[in-house]
Amino acid sequence: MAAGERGPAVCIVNPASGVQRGRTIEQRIATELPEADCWFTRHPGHGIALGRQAVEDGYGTVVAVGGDGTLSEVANGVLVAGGEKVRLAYVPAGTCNDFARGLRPVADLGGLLDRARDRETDVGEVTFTRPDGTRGHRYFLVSCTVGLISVIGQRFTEKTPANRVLKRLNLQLAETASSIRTLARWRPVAVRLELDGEPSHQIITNLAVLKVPYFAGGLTFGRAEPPRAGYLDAVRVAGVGRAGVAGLMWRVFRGAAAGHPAIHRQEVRTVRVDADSPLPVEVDGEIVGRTPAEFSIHQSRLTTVV
Ligand SMILES: Nc1ncnc2c1ncn2[C@@H]1O[C@H](COP(=O)(O)OP(=O)(O)OP(=O)(O)O)[C@@H](O)[C@H]1O
Repeated sequence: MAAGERGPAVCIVNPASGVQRGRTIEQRIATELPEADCWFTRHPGHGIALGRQAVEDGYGTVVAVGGDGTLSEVANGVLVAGGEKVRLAYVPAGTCNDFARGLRPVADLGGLLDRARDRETDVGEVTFTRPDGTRGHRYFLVSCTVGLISVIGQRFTEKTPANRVLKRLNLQLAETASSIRTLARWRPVAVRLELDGEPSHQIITNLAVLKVPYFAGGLTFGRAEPPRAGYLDAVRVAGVGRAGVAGLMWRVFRGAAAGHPAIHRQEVRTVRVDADSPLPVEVDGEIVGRTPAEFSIHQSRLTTVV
């Protein structure tokens, strides 16, 4: 079936995204975008399968409804199915929604079908080692991290009894507990880093590879501009001990990280990182595997609308 033959759009809704979201978005879709079909994700990773299905079924516009993780999954499904010509729309309904930050989302969801709102968006690509030892590949639209932040993320996702109890009590409390426990034992790590093919040995606290300047719900490393088209922002945090990291985190939370001497930023086309003790790799909020990892920009851009 050719693109567009199945009606104008399909919404792929993650009912588990966001905090106590209720049914507001589903109701808005029904009233503001009644011509769209509506599919719901049933488990983590399902957004990838549904994104692929939407392309195969010939939808011209695929609307991801959820947080950055849902958008990322749907984008991966669309791209794996060769759907570069499909419009990828996004309704921010998650916790962080960093992809949409700084943009002005449509007031009425019907506006997502307005082609005047389309914009061309770079897509990041990352390869990494999966838990089973094979090499994995993902596209990303927001950011990736390797180091302190990805270790905190891994700890947060561990299915330990303590984590289960804390998450049931309060999600933010569970996140803070993971951060404190990780930071209490944290030592900077030795990595082999290649920026645009230039190799170096470095001791770092964290490496972030950014497509958008925001992470964790609007935090920045001191700069609110995205990298230029065709580039990624490689942001290293290095040269600080445990106390210094805690101080830097405080400044990041206050939005006052600009100019901090531990933050080193470079616009690059490729990044490669490897460590003697493999580090977790976080892609658009999900721990997908571990180092070695390579990051670059995908050859085709996506048409996105928010
Ligand atoms: N039906 C479901 N039940 C449980 N988890 C799901 C379901 N569908 C998708 N997921 C998973 O939910 C996770 C979180 O989704 P998402 O990232 O969109 O929301 P969020 O974390 O609230 O927002 P953000 O990423 O902006 O902080 C994703 O990793 C996704 O795989």
